[in-house]
Amino acid sequence: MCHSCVCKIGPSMLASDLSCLKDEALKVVAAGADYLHLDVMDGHFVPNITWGAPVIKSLRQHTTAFFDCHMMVSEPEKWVDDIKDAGGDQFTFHLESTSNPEALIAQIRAAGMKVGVAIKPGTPAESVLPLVPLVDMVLVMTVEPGFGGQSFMADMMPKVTFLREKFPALDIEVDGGLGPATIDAAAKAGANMIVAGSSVFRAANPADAILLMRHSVERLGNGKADADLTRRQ
Ligand SMILES: O=C(CO)[C@H](O)[C@H](O)COP(=O)(O)O
Repeated sequence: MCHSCVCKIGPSMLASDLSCLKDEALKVVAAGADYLHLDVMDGHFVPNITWGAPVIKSLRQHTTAFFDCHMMVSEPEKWVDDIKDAGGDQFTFHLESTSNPEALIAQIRAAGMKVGVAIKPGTPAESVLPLVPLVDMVLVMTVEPGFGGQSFMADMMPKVTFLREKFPALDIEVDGGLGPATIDAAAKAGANMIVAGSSVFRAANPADAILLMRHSVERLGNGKADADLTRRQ
């Protein structure tokens, strides 16, 4: 983890060898990851199923890394307490998954977690504007949520630029298809939290992959955001 870096890199555990999740997590933490991105999928909100609170709780026994829980689920309010109890640090829900985001944000805050709001590729950036003052982070998806290993959607970058221009200190995360070939576009647009799955776990040297992305954001980034990923529990 880099304490002096504005840019934060969060490997997506979805791309790891899930038969040894603990070892994979420890590997990327040792390689310089700032946090771990945990994709919770329910087979309903997205057409894939991964894991839920029990797996997160098991992983929590082995690391103090910040857990950024990306909740690709319908009815996210059902899982707030379980994710908190499992050791989640941030609960990122999809704007498309709830009719009452303000109530959900209050529930996540009451549970003691940081709050992220995610938008799918088809959702305009304008739709999160009323929520920005209430959340810690906006996640702009750069693939359709559901699967790792997809191609980066460069046409999502205007959303990041739009949010960065309006909110210089907002934590803006991008997720999907990020790696050496795409990081500069995300950095220039203003993303400061980078989720990277395949490009980290399939790299010959994960530490090099993380460093390359970090340098890109530090060099080209244009915001003042500096995500506080200190664990509060
Ligand atoms: O949320 C996700 C998919 O819904 C994943 O986090 C994302 O796809 C990262 O994987 P990769 O870097 O391999 O594209």
